[in-house]
Amino acid sequence: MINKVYRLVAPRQIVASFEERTLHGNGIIVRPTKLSICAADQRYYTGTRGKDALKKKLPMALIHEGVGKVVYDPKGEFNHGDKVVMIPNTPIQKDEIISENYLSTSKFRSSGYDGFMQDYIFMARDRIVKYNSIDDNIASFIELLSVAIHSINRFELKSHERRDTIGVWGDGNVGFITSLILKKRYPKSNVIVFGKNEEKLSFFSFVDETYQIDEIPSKLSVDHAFEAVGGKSSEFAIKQIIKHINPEGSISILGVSENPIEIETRMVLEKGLNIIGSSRSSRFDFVEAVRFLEEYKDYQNQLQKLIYEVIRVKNIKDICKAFEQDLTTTFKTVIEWNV
Ligand SMILES: NC(=O)C1=CN([C@@H]2O[C@H](COP(=O)(O)OP(=O)(O)OC[C@H]3O[C@@H](n4cnc5c(N)ncnc54)[C@H](OP(=O)(O)O)[C@@H]3O)[C@@H](O)[C@H]2O)C=CC1
Ligand SMILES: O=C(CO)[C@H](O)[C@H](O)COP(=O)(O)O
Ligand SMILES: [Zn+2]
Repeated sequence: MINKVYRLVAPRQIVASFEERTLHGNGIIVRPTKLSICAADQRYYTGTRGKDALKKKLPMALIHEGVGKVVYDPKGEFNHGDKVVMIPNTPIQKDEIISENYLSTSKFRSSGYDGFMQDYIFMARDRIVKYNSIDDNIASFIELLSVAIHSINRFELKSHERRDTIGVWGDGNVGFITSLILKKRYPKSNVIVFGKNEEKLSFFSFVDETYQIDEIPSKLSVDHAFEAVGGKSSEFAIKQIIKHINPEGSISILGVSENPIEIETRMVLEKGLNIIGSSRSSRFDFVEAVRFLEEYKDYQNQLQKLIYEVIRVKNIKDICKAFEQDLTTTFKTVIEWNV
């Protein structure tokens, strides 16, 4: 069949291409319905990802957060119209120890490989997860939940067990979702969020405390910390974490920085800290994210707060409008994919 793919060819320039596609093996065809814009997509759209990366990765269709409906399953395991979350990572090999999202051979959509801005997505059978009782707008950014779940699972495996106080630096989407899941996973822990903006911090009603980063009491300490800031600002956040973390604590880093940032290794050594990097997620994390949302409906009420706008997109002009609108908010923009 002929598929239409909407690719970014240069910053702020999207072009539609027609491609002949055939379904191979046990693949499945999905029609995207709701997509969500990630900070990483914006770095490509605006060109801040850097010239070398753009040269290497463009042209490509953006978006790696999204849901859709099954339109064709040759095996008949899925029904026409089944609602599914699409997994952007496509592993090529299996490894007994290394998770699929850390294998260098894996292909990640909207990072060098076409993302979900297409008429139809041709996916391997294990790259979709069915859902029923989740609001579609919220489901559109389940990938972000899977990322937070993945980092918390790694934290659980690699950190010591004193988790009386856990700090989360970053009052944006990733900070919100990470602290929400942390609070559910460790209800007895004191979860504290550190951010820059009082208004954004007021959204975090489910955590125990919030602080603006220039008003942190000097004696305040945390057993472990999550960094969910990204960019150059993550340097300042990590510096502050190192200052306030107790010896032998773990720092889970989630924020993506385009350029290398400085970390005060002397204090990392002196305090015996554990730094855990976490990137993307695996099918296992998506399944867990769907299960969590279907089980705990109160999660959905909280996540609703993150949606700034739902924008109906019918053509390339609308796509650009959605990306431009999204730049005006740190919260989530959901695209209703009607092209
Ligand atoms: N590891 C992974 O797999 C993933 C990583 N990410 C990355 O995570 C990062 C965060 O994403 P997202 O939440 O969507 O982005 P946001 O911009 O929504 O969140 C970052 C927040 O941190 C605040 N902030 C800035 N400086 C500090 C500081 N020193 N201490 C505490 N908070 C600070 C910002 O405030 P203000 O806006 O006022 O500056 C903003 O509210 C990005 O780099 C993104 O690319 C995203 C998805 C997956
Ligand atoms: O958003 C993400 C995952 O959800 C990551 O930030 C993204 O994968 C980073 O990719 P890139 O190297 O293309 O910036
Ligand atoms: Zn992302």
